[in-house]
Amino acid sequence: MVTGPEVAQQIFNQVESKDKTFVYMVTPWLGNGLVFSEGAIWKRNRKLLTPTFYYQSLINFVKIMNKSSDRMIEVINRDSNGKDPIEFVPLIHNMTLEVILNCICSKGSDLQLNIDTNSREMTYVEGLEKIRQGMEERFSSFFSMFDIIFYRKNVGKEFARGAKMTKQYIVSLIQEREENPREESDKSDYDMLDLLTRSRDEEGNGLTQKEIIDELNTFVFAGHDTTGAASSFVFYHLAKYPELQEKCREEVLSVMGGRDEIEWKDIAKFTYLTCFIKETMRLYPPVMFISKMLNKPFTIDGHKIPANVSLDISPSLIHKNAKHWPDPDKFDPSRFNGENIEKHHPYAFIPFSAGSRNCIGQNFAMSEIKIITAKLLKKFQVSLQDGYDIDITVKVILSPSDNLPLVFRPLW
Ligand code: HEM
Repeated sequence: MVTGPEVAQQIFNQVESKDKTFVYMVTPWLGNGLVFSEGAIWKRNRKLLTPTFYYQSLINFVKIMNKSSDRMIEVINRDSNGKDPIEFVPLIHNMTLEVILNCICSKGSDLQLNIDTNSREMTYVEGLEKIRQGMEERFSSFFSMFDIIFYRKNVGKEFARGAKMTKQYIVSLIQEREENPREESDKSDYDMLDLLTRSRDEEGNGLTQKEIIDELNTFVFAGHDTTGAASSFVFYHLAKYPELQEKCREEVLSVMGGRDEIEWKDIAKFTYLTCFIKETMRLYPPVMFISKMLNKPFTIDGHKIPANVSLDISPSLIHKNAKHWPDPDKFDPSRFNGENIEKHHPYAFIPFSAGSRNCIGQNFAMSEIKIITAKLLKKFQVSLQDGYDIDITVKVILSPSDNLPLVFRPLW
């Protein structure tokens, strides 16, 4: 287990391969998508997918994030009486899933307010739920780790059905787009499907249909629970520290004035909010371990480690390493302000990993967390129930285990 940024830096800079011991479990769903692919395929596809997260694309995604945040506000207004707590985790989970599905294919799907249970999107959501249950089973029962046992169980059969359902949904989107292609003039509104179907490598070759399916499913896998978990911990801290919540709100009001819509140019101006989110991710990084596989012998501090050994880099232990983070349990957003940020070791804060295999969606995720936080802070005072203390669980990612009950009191 790697707990120091100095060693993590050496590994990130020299080891590209991942530990693929458990990858067979997700292959029926994610195939050879970016998170698990290796070598030349990974290199080519990473290059082809990178423009999906350039700011020109994010400008369009920011509009989608605004709309989904508005819908979440409506849900809170509908379901909360302003005094009793409501569970935050299911709300943010639906919101982040809605965002990523609408970024994949901008159809304006509504998974929060007026849910159309017969829509194709709901089939995708149903498939995703089967996959989630299957994965939970595999990580909680030793025998279910073996394919031969897992796929005989009902939960295993449903997992396979879920993987098929998510694929069919994306195939139907691709076919629909082929029949009704978008004009070049619509470029500013391109969604992920447009960007992936149009991307070309140096030889002029694009992604195959299977690659597009795997990559879009990978974006859903990597992009919504992680962002939902990070946002949940942000709201927990806002509720726990009312004075800091007020400081965030003041900044939001001064950046946005009377406007409700957050624009791309606003996002960089939320400087205190950014420090607040980063400090939250220091204490609660959604991804607990980053596993690397040594494909050749490696020397760390004079110690030789043979090839084919798996090394786990732990963001949560690095983030609490007292040598780099004095008083590490204290919540203090000023650690990330302009003058302090320079003092940190560059690998002491790694919620999005680091090196060539860092998170391709980190700007997307940070924009989404800032938008939902800023929009909710404009509308509500957030607080905890008396005596509440957070309880956390680690499944695939770190998240609050009790659905995080929060009180949302309307401000105006
Ligand atoms: C707060 C939210 C997020 C966190 C904490 C996070 C964290 C991470 C981490 C730690 C890795 C490295 C994993 C490993 O090496 O095993 C990673 C990779 C990745 N993430 Fe994220 N992520 C977030 C949001 C997103 C979003 C929104 C997307 C896409 C829409 C995304 C797509 C990916 C992809 C495709 C990779 C694989 C990159 C590669 O190997 O080239 N992530 N993420």
